[in-house]
Amino acid sequence: MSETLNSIEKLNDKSNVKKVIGILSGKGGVGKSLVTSIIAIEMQRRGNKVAIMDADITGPSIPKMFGLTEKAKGNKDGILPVKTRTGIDVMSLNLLLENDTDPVVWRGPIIGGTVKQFWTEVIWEDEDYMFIDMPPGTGDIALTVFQSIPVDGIIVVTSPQELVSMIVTKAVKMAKMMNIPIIGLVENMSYFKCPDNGKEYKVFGESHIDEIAKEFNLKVLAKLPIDPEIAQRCDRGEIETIGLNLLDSLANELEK
Ligand SMILES: Nc1ncnc2c1ncn2[C@@H]1O[C@H](COP(=O)(O)OP(=O)(O)OP(=O)(O)O)[C@@H](O)[C@H]1O
Repeated sequence: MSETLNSIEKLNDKSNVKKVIGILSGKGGVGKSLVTSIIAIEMQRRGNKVAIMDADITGPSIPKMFGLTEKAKGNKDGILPVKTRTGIDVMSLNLLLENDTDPVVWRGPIIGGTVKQFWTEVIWEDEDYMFIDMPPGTGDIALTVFQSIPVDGIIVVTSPQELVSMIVTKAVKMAKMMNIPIIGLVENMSYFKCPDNGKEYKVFGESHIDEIAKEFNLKVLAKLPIDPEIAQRCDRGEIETIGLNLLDSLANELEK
């Protein structure tokens, strides 16, 4: 464990970040970036100064969801994050690449190094909360992030079609190894509410999230529906116009 603590990187001299929350998932495409964005928006609406670090280096989707087209600039002290329409500070590889459709064909250590640089070289000014959109999975790169950045808590995003039990077990083990608490679980794409009859359909089958949460003594902090409106807003870069209160209980938990 001492090795873990020793490798924590130093934040840029001009930065000040009060709380760092990592958003983790078992695999790609379950909505980790969506949950990162919604919780960041919610905390910003509650009057906090909020940052998002997009550590999903090979599949960065945060800039697109927020409709960010401007590239990040730097000054003598470091790299400046790009501000979203509502003032959330964002850093993502796509804000640095000349052409954001270029694939990132980097090996693990380089990716890990880039995430470290997002911590040490970006100027994160007076952030109450930083949300880190983690690389998918509980492998090498996620481990690097946890070893080099002082993460205060983890949110695990799952979807009903995953092997939730295995993913949560892995996340719990990783969190224990790193001595970081799991704040809770969020299940995305839990159900679809039919606009015609108001009925809820479990498109991906029955969820087991409640049993698993109980087994590990964790909280299920939200179950998000499949909502074409959400997908559209993500695609149009208008995530900040999303309806209120989707992740209210998670936001309450963070403010405790
Ligand atoms: N609840 C939902 N309803 C409708 N669309 C959704 C929902 N959750 C996610 N999506 C859509 O699915 C896509 C993938 O979501 P997202 O990028 O958040 O996943 P991810 O887990 O971060 O994936 P990756 O790890 O590949 O970046 C997005 O385009 C988003 O619009």
